[in-house]
Amino acid sequence: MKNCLTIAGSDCSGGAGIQADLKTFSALGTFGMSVVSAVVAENTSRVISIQDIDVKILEDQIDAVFEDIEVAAVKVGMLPGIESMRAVAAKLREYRPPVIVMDPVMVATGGGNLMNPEALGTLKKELIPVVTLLTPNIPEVEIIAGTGIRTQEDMKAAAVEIHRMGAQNVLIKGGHLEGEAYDLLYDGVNFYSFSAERIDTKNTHGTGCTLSSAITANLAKGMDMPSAVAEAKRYLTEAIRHGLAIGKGHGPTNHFHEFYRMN
Ligand SMILES: Nc1ncnc2c1ncn2[C@@H]1O[C@H](COP(=O)(O)OP(=O)(O)OP(=O)(O)O)[C@@H](O)[C@H]1O
Ligand SMILES: Cc1ncc(COP(=O)(O)O)c(N)n1
Repeated sequence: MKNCLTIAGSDCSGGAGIQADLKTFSALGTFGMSVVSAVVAENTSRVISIQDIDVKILEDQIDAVFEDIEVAAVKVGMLPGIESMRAVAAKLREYRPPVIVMDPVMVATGGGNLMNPEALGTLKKELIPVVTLLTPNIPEVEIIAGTGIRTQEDMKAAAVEIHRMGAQNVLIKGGHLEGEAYDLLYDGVNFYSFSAERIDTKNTHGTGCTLSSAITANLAKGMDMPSAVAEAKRYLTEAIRHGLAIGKGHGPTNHFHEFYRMN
């Protein structure tokens, strides 16, 4: 079995963050480990408060995993600010895991800032150059690339721009656009399109986390990038289709239903 590590925030309501990542890692047959970057008091409707994890224990958690266990792939999710970004970037440069997938989490589905906007420069300078794959949504692309995104052509131009910043691969998620759920992958040479039907639901809490951790697990298992993304999107679409109407706001994706037991 391959070992996957998530470095991300804790969502006590279980739909996003490390909780979504660990459920996805397990459902896809990998061994999941988690380094907590922040504790978020949140639910399907709102973010109440955030406590950043002290940098020393953030670094110690990463050391504890890497000094003992072989890590096939790392997923990086919420990093709340400059200090945590610098620490994680330095540890990733030190341990050089074979795969690093980063979801540059900025705002929760239910609203609420999860990243200090002042950390944008650090994200661009220290983290984007070390990642195997960056998976921004449309608002995140607009902030990182500094351009408005309305069309698939805009997505292409922004993907090229983010690749230039140092990400080996870029997957722009089109969930925030209208029409079918269209995502675009750029590997520096080719563009790959991934389309799925848009499911009419408000239960989309954790979709970005689920997709990026599914890609991480698939890469850990040895798939090439386009296959890892295609399979992860299949997984995610079913997890949204069977999403759980839990809570008063955006319910979570569902990792355990008949589809997975049969696949
Ligand atoms: N209603 C939907 N039906 C099917 N797929 C969807 C739907 N909404 C989003 N997706 C897909 O889910 C993935 C995440 O997309 P999105 O652009 O919403 O990212 P995100 O904003 O990071 O997610 P999150 O909702 O977790 O913040 C993409 O593959 C997107 O195409
Ligand atoms: C700890 C944590 N990490 C990430 C997200 C983003 O997920 P979503 O945008 O689906 O709410 C979240 N809400 N909480």
